Amino acid sequence: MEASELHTGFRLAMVQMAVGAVKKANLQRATSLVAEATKNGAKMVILPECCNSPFGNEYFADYAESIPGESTEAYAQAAKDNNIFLVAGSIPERKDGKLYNTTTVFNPEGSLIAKFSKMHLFDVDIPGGITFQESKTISPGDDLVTFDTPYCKVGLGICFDIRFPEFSKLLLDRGCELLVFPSAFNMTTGPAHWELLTRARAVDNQMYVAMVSPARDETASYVAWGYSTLADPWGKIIGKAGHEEAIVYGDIDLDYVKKIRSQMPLMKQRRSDIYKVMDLSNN
Ligand SMILES: O=C(O)CCC(=O)C(=O)O
Repeated sequence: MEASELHTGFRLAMVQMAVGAVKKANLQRATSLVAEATKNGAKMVILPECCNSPFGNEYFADYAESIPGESTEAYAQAAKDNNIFLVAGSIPERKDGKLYNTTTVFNPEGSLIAKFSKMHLFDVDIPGGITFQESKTISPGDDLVTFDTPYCKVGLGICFDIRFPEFSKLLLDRGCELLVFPSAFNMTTGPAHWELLTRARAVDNQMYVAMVSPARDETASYVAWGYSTLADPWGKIIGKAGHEEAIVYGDIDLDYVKKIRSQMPLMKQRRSDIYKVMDLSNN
């Protein structure tokens, strides 16, 4: 990228959309909220985890698609029509006889520029809280994925991936200044950890971190927490939704990332003679 093409900031929009049981209606809703976000100046728009389908093992196979497919074609068109980068939440992806929880990214021309499948699956058993075993139906992805924009390099994760500090650290080491997590925490782990994890990953990697949830639907079998949140490299929350459908905006300032990293040069102060986070992946 030429230096003249680089920008030092841009407006990001987190679309906390209400997701229902009708795929076509979900796609239409996503498309119209992306258009609204763009009208308000967003250059990058992020949708939540599993936004073409309800969240649950009982739904994934029925709503699954290959890529390209109905959902990703709608997302590509929305990116192109609005001339924005679109991080298109996630969909259950069918590939080689397996299902993956996959996010796709489209550039302003509508081309698919990145695809990431959730690497850490949400398998938990919290008595009196939540029991979920995503690995019953979904297979984990194995690839770390980043994408380039005229603003900065962006790293992708999905929901539970945020709980693994090494994962985000590897994305930092690949040059990211913003991490984006289409997500869907729940009524047990949301109040306990959602904001804490968003701020923690922002502070320990000195970067912007966006966690984007569906709106809460008390009638759903999986009740999402909501509260889509954007934290800055100092760990301050600069955008936050409630639990209803909303679009939250945040201004990303890449000079601020540089400032924080130079005032407190954590990357240089690591004791790599004592410990290391090693990237063993092949990409
Ligand atoms: O980490 C959590 O508490 C929730 C994770 C989750 O819901 C998911 O990965 O889909």
